[in-house]
Amino acid sequence: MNLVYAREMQALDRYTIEEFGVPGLVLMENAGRGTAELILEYFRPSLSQGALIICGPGNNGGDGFVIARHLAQKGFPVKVFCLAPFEKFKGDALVNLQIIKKMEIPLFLVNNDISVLKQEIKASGLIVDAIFGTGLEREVKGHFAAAIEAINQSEKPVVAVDIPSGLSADLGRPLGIAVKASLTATMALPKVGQVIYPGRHYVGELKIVDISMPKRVIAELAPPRFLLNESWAANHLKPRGPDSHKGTYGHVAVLAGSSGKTGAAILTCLGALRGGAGLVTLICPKSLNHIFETTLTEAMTFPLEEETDIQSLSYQAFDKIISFCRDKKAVAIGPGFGIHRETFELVHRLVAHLDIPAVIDADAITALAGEVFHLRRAQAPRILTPHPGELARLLDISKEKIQENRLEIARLAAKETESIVVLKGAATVVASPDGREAVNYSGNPGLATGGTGDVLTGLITALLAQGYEPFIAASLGVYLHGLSADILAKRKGPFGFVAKEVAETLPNAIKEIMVRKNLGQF
Ligand SMILES: NC(=O)C1=CN([C@@H]2O[C@H](COP(=O)(O)OP(=O)(O)OC[C@H]3O[C@@H](n4cnc5c(N)ncnc54)[C@H](O)[C@@H]3O)[C@@H](O)[C@H]2O)[C@@H](O)CC1
Ligand SMILES: [K+]
Repeated sequence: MNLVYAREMQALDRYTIEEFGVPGLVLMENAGRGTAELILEYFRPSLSQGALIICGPGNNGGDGFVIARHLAQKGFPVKVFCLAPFEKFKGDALVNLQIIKKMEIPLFLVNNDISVLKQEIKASGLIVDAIFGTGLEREVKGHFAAAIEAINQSEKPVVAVDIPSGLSADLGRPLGIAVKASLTATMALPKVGQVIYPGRHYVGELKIVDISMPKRVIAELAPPRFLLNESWAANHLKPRGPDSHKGTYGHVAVLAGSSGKTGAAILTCLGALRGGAGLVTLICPKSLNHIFETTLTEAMTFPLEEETDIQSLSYQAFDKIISFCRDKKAVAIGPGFGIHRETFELVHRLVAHLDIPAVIDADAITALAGEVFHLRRAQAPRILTPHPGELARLLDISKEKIQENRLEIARLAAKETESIVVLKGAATVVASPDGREAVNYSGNPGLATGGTGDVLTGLITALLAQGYEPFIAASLGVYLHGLSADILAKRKGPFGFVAKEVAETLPNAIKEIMVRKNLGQF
């Protein structure tokens, strides 16, 4: 599903109206009716106590009038509060305002004094927030801010129309103050600000309303930016042919592990195995081989004696690695690989010369700090999987700046490194130098534990080895990894599960998506 900024959504609406001839009133009708249906589906018991619909001066308010009409039509008690004088309404919103006036739906005007509104909020069973949508353009102040504060203090179910009012659809943060919704009914496509943090805290459950925007409009005009959710995954995860064999699913090479960090190598291999790689071989320092031989059952090892004094591989192993990787499908480089000058040198050479797709993580990203030109010389696709600290070191920018603009920075980093960048953290972002980008919707804070990143690296490498195109491999890996953690959070508890379990639960995540795919439920 495409993910849009406010101006992109406005362009899609305009195109639908002007080029396809779908009247704006029809879109507004579908928006309002669709939202009313969601309200009935999720909050029917609250409706008997009355719905309070709070409308702002634009088309978001117009959607609110349509919702009021449909709920009233079904016999539920409805009151509409307008935060703008009636003369301010125009176009489709005005048409719908006039209809509800004729229907004699109770309609009140709120000026600066919000005391009546506050009482009504207390008495109502449910609040519909139709104050601002994608037209929000400056900080929310005065009686608008006071109304939002009263909504947030009400502890009533709140349904946001299109986007919680006050939340920037682009930045994902409140412009001053924003409604905290229980459910957001968004029109046609999700907006960036709803799926990144802190925006996601305000949205509650996110539901998409089909406003009858033609599929062709979205296909032709929506940017290649995607929300990684269940339906996206079901669209991309490929079933296996019954006549396939392990050769079909590729041989993964893993370059990971050094003294004190053997676990990182093991978890990367587990991620690759649980992610469906046909075969996995860990290329490791010879002195650590016995550890890997005893711990890894399904993965093979390829021990090399060219190692440093911290038991990490040295650049002298370069030729052997290149020749070993000749018939491999994809390689993971970096988890626990070691912070040693000679290991860094090895990373530089491998990044440039390995002619198979590579996932570059952890110490290998550190090795490239200030030296991203090695990536630009790469002979095959590269996927970087930094957390914000690693990306900060790689590009020499502050972690705070990255966290404030995760999508923009990932986009810049992809261009700068000519690599796919997976910026990890809450709502992981994937950006490709070809302009595609994605935001993940799976995962939870239980993932914030050592080793889960290593599992992700192995998983993405396995997907590459199975023939997924690199951007899809990175995005699908990120989604399945998060889903595995979501399954664990439900099964075991919100945190305390460990990286190994995230790997072990990947088949359940795959199953969940396959079941949906087979049922065609997306
Ligand atoms: N044809 C369309 O464009 C459709 C629009 N729809 C709805 O319309 C919304 C967008 O409508 P609009 O573009 O009219 O925008 P909004 O309804 O989001 O708000 C714009 C109005 O709010 C005022 N405003 C903006 N920020 C303010 C602030 N901080 N303080 C006070 N006033 C402020 C503006 O001056 C303008 O009057 C969508 O979010 C969606 O709910 C849907 O009905 C579907 C079709
Ligand atoms: K709203």
